[in-house]
Amino acid sequence: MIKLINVNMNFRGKEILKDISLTIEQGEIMVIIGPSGSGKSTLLRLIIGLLQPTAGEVWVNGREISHMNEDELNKIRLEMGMVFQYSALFDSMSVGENVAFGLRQHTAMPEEEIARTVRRKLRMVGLRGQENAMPNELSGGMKKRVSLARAIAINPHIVLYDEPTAGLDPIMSNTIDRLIVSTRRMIDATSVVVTHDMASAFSIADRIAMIYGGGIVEIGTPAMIKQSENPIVAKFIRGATGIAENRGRSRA
Ligand SMILES: Nc1ncnc2c1ncn2[C@@H]1O[C@H](COP(=O)(O)OP(=O)(O)OP(=O)(O)O)[C@@H](O)[C@H]1O
Repeated sequence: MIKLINVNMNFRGKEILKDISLTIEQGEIMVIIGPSGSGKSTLLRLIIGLLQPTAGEVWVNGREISHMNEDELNKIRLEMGMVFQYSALFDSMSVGENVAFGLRQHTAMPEEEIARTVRRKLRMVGLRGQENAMPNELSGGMKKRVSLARAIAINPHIVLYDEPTAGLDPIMSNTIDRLIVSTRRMIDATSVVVTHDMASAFSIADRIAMIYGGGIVEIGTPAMIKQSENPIVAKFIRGATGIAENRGRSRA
C-alpha cells in the first residue's frame, strides 16, 4: 500500500504539490492524470524516494520513507519496479542482461535461476527467446516491454509507470495496457500509472486521480471520472479524449 499524507513539494519556492493526501491500496491500479507540468512525475519520484517532500509523509508498504537515508531507500526500492518514460534500457547490454540487472545487483540468485527468471519474465511480456537481442535492434514498443520485464524481474510489490504508452501506436498501446493489467494479476502488484493517454487510463484504472493546480481535484473509478461535474475534469477529459477517440478510429 502507498499512502501520502498532507504532502507538499516546492521547487525553488514554487509550490508544485500542495497538501496531497492519497491512499493507493494493495493490488490497485491507480492512474494519475493532469495537464503537463502539474506534478505527476514529481508524485512518482516522491513515492520511489528520489525526492523528499517539503512537508508531509510518504508511506510505502507500512514504512515512512521521506526521511530515510540512501541505504534504507535502496532496500525499499527493491520492492518497487519502475517503467521509465523512455524505457531507459542499458544500450550496451543485451535484453537478457537488462532484465537480469536487478537480480544480479540485489540478490544472490544463482546464474541458472537468473536465466530461468529472465526467460519467464520475457515470456510474460511476449518476448520469448529475445534474450540475446540488443536494445538498438528493438522497436519502441518492444523496448517498453523489456523495460517492464526488467521492472518486474524481482517480483516487486509496487510497479510505477511513467507514461508507458507515450509514443506508441494504438495497437502497441493496447498491448502495454493489457500487460499492465496482467502484471498486476500475476504478481499482485500495486500499480501507479502516470499517463496522458485517456483511452489507456479508462481501460486499465481501478481509480483515476486528477492533479490540477497542485492538488487532487477529483478521484474515483473511470465511470465516476467520466461523469464528473467538476468543470476542470470534464474539460480536461474532453480535450484528452479527442486524442483517445483518434486512437480508436485509427485502429478501425
Ligand atoms: N528537480 C526539479 N527542480 C525544479 N523544478 C522541477 C524539478 N522537477 C520538476 N520541476 C517542476 O515541477 C513542475 C512539475 O513537473 P512534473 O515533471 O512533475 O510534471 P508532469 O505533470 O509530470 O508534467 P508532464 O506531463 O509534462 O510530464 C514543472 O513545472 C517542473 O518544471
